[in-house]
Amino acid sequence: MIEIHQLVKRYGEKTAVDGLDFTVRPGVVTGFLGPNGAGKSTTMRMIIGLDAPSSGSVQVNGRRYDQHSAPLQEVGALLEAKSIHPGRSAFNHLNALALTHGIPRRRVEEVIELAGLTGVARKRAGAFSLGMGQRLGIAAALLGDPQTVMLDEPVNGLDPEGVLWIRNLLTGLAAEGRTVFVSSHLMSEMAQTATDLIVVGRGRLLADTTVEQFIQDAGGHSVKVLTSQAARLRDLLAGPDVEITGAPGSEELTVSGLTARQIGAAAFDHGLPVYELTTQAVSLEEAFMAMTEDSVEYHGSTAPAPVRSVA
Ligand SMILES: Nc1ncnc2c1ncn2[C@@H]1O[C@H](COP(=O)(O)OP(=O)(O)OP(=O)(O)O)[C@@H](O)[C@H]1O
Repeated sequence: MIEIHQLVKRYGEKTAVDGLDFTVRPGVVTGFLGPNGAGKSTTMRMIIGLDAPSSGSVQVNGRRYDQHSAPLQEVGALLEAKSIHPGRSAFNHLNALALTHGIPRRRVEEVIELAGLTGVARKRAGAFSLGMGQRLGIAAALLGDPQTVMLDEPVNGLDPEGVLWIRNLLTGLAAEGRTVFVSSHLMSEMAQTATDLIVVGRGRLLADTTVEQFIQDAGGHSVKVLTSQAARLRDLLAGPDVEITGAPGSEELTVSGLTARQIGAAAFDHGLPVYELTTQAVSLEEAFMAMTEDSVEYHGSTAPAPVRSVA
């Protein structure tokens, strides 16, 4: 559990974190989202005592980080790429950390395997790719078997297999009852991994919500349906909370208020052919951008994100 109360961090004139108040609960993955410069890394640094708050408080598992007698066993963190001695192997790096924190060597072997580093554990970390370095950082974060895991942009530099690995790792850690707090710029990535969301902009809390609620607030899911019997299907699906759009004579309908499964079952029951059923998350990325629009420090020219299909 991470508890943040009225947290403020000022660097001279700059207020990087401006009165944040939120709790990260155990048992689920919580995404920490916000545009560049929103204050995510600063908040994470304060959680593990790398930066002192100007005011307010941060507690991890009921205490300030520096009040824990074995902090590595309480919270494991991956902040920006760790400085690792380039000549040292992954094994030696982790083993040195373990030795200084009273962690058994057996656990070093375990995290090496968990992070998929077995084949390269004796190689120089200096020769690691960005993705391998990320895996090593995550192995180090998990070394103390911590109750709380906090990762800053963990998918940076990972290939699709690595991204999937992170997703499964995080949801697995949460399923074990741990607190999992993960920052990202990417709403679409978080939507697939996180249950809860904390959204910040210019150091302020913009939303403390669930992914599901965020999707609902953005207009909910809709389902694209292709059928040669569009008029009949439209009549069949009509209901008080159901909205159906589609050009007259077109085979394509967009349905909100029903799931793809409900639509497929209704069509099947009445013998109507369906050639496509695709659930569409309503511009999650756009909803996120709209919410954080006034909070973006560094604007570029951007085209709107396309509607994303979800399985
Ligand atoms: N040591 C520092 N000295 C001065 N300003 C800082 C310092 N660290 C962060 N800042 C400023 O505080 C603000 C928040 O930065 P922070 O790195 O926490 O944001 P972020 O949300 O993690 O951004 P990103 O997604 O780009 O990593 C930024 O405007 C940044 O320039």
